[in-house]
Amino acid sequence: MSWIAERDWPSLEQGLAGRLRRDCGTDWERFIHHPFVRGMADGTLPEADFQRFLIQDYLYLIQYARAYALAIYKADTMEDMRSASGIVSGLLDTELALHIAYCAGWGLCVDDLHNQPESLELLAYTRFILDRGQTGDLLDLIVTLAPCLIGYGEIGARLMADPTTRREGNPYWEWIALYGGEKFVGLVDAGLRTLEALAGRYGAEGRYPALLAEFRTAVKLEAAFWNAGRSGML
Ligand SMILES: Cc1ncc(CN)c(N)n1
Repeated sequence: MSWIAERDWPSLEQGLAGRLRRDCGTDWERFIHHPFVRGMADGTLPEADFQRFLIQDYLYLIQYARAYALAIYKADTMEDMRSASGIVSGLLDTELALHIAYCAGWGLCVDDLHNQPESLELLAYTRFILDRGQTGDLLDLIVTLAPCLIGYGEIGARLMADPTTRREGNPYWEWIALYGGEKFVGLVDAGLRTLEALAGRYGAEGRYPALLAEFRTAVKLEAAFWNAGRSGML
């Protein structure tokens, strides 16, 4: 039986997040079911592609953490501050630890990672998020940050549930286990609750087209980020 959000993770389908995800249609599908993801699931992704992706992703997450820190600054309730702060901690202590561990296996230390040039895809994506965060309000920022959080949560959940995902001897299993694991699912659920609360307080209904445009741009930039990791073999 294939994974469906409605049954397997209903909160992904509900509220503002569910509406944005649905309205993105094929853009969302292209992000979630990208060939890069399939290559990790069956372990056939060339290691050089994964390495290229993961180094850029380390640098991406540093900028992403800065953007979530901006959400703490912009928040007007303690609850919203705590929610954003929980995600910043998850990024710094859990997600980036995975990147550091993989890179250590390739003989790269943290300083080596910081000395890598940022790809154009990384620059476009992170500076877009930071721009929306600086020029928009908290809801604009959280909506623009959402595809990253929700999308990888959905990818992880799908891969964990898929019987064709290779577990034994798959070099990408640690990556899959992190994004499909309880801790990350908890972060996504917390992010969804915050998004829903902000949607009410910041009047999402009356400004939905602009929010969808922000969300869709971030979703397209996610797919571009996968593309940048590929060597053309997939
Ligand atoms: C590009 C990207 N998007 C999302 C995630 C999941 N935080 C990530 N690590 N990298």
